[in-house]
Amino acid sequence: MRHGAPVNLHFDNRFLRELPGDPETGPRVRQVEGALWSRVAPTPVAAPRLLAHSAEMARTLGIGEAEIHAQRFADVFAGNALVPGMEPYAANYGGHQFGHWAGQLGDGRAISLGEAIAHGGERWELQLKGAGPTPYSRTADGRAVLRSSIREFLCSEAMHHLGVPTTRALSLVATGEAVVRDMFYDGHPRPEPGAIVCRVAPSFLRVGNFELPYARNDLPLLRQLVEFCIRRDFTHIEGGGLEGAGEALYAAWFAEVCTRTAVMVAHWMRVGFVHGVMNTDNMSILGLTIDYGPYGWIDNYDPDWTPNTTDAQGRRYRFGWQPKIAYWNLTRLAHAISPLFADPQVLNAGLQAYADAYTREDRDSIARKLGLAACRDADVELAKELHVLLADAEVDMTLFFRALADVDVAVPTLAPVAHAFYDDDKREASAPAFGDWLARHAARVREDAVDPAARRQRMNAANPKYVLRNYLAQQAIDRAEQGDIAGVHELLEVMRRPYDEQPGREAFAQPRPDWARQKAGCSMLSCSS
Ligand SMILES: Nc1ncnc2c1ncn2[C@@H]1O[C@H](COP(=O)(O)OP(=O)(O)OP(=O)(O)O)[C@@H](O)[C@H]1O
Repeated sequence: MRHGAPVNLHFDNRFLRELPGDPETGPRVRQVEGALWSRVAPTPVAAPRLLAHSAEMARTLGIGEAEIHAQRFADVFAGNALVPGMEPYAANYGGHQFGHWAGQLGDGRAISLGEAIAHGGERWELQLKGAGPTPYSRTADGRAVLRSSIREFLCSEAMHHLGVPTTRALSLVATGEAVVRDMFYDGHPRPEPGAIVCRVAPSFLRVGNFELPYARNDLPLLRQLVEFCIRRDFTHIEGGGLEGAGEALYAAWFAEVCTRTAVMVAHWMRVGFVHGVMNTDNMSILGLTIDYGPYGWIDNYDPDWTPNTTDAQGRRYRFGWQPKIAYWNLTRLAHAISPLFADPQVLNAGLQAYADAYTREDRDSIARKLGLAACRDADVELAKELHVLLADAEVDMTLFFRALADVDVAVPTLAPVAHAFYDDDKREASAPAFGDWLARHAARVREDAVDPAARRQRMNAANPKYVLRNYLAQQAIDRAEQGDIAGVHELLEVMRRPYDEQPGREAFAQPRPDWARQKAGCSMLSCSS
């Protein structure tokens, strides 16, 4: 491994320094007891080439444009070289997958490079996804394909610009190597281009990190991890320090994890994002959206839709269930940390904080999306009625809400939202019901007597014009696989300002075309990783 200083970063690797790990472990070791991490070096790749980067994330980290375009940047963020201070490791965690305890999982293809300290003092962990095998890879290769990496890269940044709490993406680097996936859409393995995303977050701790020491009955380790997490990632609730604070502090921490999770999920519901694989190993302790695998965006409003083809039967991770699945995941966290409490019932307050925060955020969303000054109880019913109408008539969620701001509340008609219907017959059939709803909505808006321009601006700030529809990402992927990365750059550019009109870019704000209907979910074509 070559060392050098291509990028000006300063590291302070507290996770390694303050928590027990396995300094000697190499790749391909299955069970790692009593260790929360294992040192592992990224496996160098043949020909690293920078395909795309997030200018905002680079700026936040203090990395200059000239550094980004030097070959050393691609080398570092492909895992071929280290910056001084980087100490690569894979984290050990477990998780509940599809409702069942799956045992130890760990970072099978994610390798953390270290905790970078930005100029402002913020801590940003840098993590390569697809950088080769780790002790937690089991039989898999530790690699990622270009298409799944493009999806992760674009969606991380799109979500950030939509105002949804998320892990970020600094870079997308082609490896120059082929990766073979056996799950391909025609049933045959096929080599395809490999890539590595460098994702970034203040912490990559997940619910599953806490579940593993609990499952192994290692209570000292569990306590150590909780205290570490509070000390490093929740300094504002640490107050007078951990000394003697004990249970009250842990309970306050749990309640904040619950509240943050509620805020995250309420944003998902606001923008029509479906995570697709809300296993507890994919639930961030900071309430950040993490693991952009089989995610998807709602086109026609359908609360039962999931993009995850492997979840087609039970549809556990369907759009409309996300708030309750997040709650269930938090009950798993509560269960995992319960041995730290003399009376674990105190954790119910945290779960209640989830319910309260979700209700609060949801009501705020309703008010903003419908253009109301504040959400009254009757407005919640109005929103529910709209959701039923949208689902029954197969109406595009994003287009409808965006166009709702164009309805004249003095004389409401269906015309401004007509283009959001996928089916003409359904539009005709549901016109009276929509007419009735629009009339009641308009009457309610008039009660607020808010300046129309201000109302429109507020609605447009909650109802994005541009979201990363599955087919748009797929088109960019198809071009990239042919060697043309411009589609990724263009899509990233559009998604940087999702609430703006962006004249000339209307093509990115169209209903899903008919040809893309079959691929509206996460077909194996786009999502197997
Ligand atoms: N190609 C792979 N090689 C090694 N391990 C893998 C691979 N794909 C998935 N895994 C591991 O399988 C488990 C579940 O996978 P999942 O798809 O949820 O995660 P992921 O997308 O790889 O990573 P993350 O959750 O870090 O975003 C994790 O332990 C993950 O590291």
